[in-house]
Amino acid sequence: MASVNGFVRVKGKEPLFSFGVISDVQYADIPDGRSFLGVPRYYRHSIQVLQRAVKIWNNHRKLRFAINLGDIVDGFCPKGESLTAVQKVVKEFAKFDSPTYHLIGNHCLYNLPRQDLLPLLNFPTIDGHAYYDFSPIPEYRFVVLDGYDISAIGWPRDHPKAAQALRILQEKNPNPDKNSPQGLVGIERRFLMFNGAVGREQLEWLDAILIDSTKHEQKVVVCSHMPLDPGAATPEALCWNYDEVMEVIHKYNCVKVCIAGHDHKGGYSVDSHGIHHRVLEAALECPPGTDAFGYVDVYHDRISLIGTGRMVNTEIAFDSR
Ligand SMILES: Nc1ccn([C@@H]2O[C@H](COP(=O)(O)O)[C@@H](O)[C@H]2O)c(=O)n1
Ligand SMILES: O=P(O)(O)OC[C@H](O)CO
Repeated sequence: MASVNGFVRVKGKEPLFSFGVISDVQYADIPDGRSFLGVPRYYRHSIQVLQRAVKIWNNHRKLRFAINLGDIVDGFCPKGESLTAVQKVVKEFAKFDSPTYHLIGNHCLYNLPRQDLLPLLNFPTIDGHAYYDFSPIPEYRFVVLDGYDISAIGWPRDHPKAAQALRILQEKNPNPDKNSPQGLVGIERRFLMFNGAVGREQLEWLDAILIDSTKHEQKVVVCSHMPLDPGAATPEALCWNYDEVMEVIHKYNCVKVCIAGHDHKGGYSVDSHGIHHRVLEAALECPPGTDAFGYVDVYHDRISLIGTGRMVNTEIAFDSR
């Protein structure tokens, strides 16, 4: 038996592959601050968390890739410094010996428009789409969703998707400040400007990917900046149409785990269809000297998140069919 961070790895049961995870770095060269709810945020320290993550990922030697769940720079980054800040964080990811798959978050889009951001993060997409899939081994497929597909941020003001997002906010949130959930009840509190939705075309793409994954008997891990299950996150952090996304996912048996960021405290749930939802703890909210990142060991019938610092270890077992 070998023990890693208190987890016991049965001898001879090597993972099929492993990958690194980090979320919500939200770096900015500005003094420490707080979230709207008063939670401390360490904007300069967060890049040090990323640096330590990359060092540990490289020392591990067997990580095939890393996934960044979004929000690499913070919206408070001074105007005019956004590009430099994004480049600085990208440079740290580039020190990782394997590729990083990125997701975009609301804070990325406060800083740069999509057309500038996506090439900097090497998105394998065209036409401003930030959703894609990849398959590190035939048995597994990763689906990266773009929850800011329908969003009031990131698209040019006159873009039809921005207009659609504003119509949704107008209908669902009566507050003059569309980032305020005041008066909204329960999961309706998700209709905030800092969230967004997965568009119709992307839902159809997801459906097609899951049909293909089912045909090829692949297990699927879905990655999304915004959480997709109310059991794993605060209502204010949920994707506007998480229910429509889950309706597609629940049609099939292939999705085993959904991983997200955005809700900085982290979370975990198993939904009504047995799908596991793990929301990752944010790098931004680590007091100096502390960390929040990890790596995931993937097996035929489970995945094991081994966290460093505030990122909680999570053992996720599922039906391997
Ligand atoms: N419960 C909340 C949370 C947020 N807001 C508004 O959103 C803005 C961003 O929130 P952060 O937590 O990232 O600071 C914040 O400035 C508020 O305008 C809110 O109204 N109620
Ligand atoms: O990442 P932020 O600053 O937009 O915060 C999002 C909230 O944590 C969602 O509840």
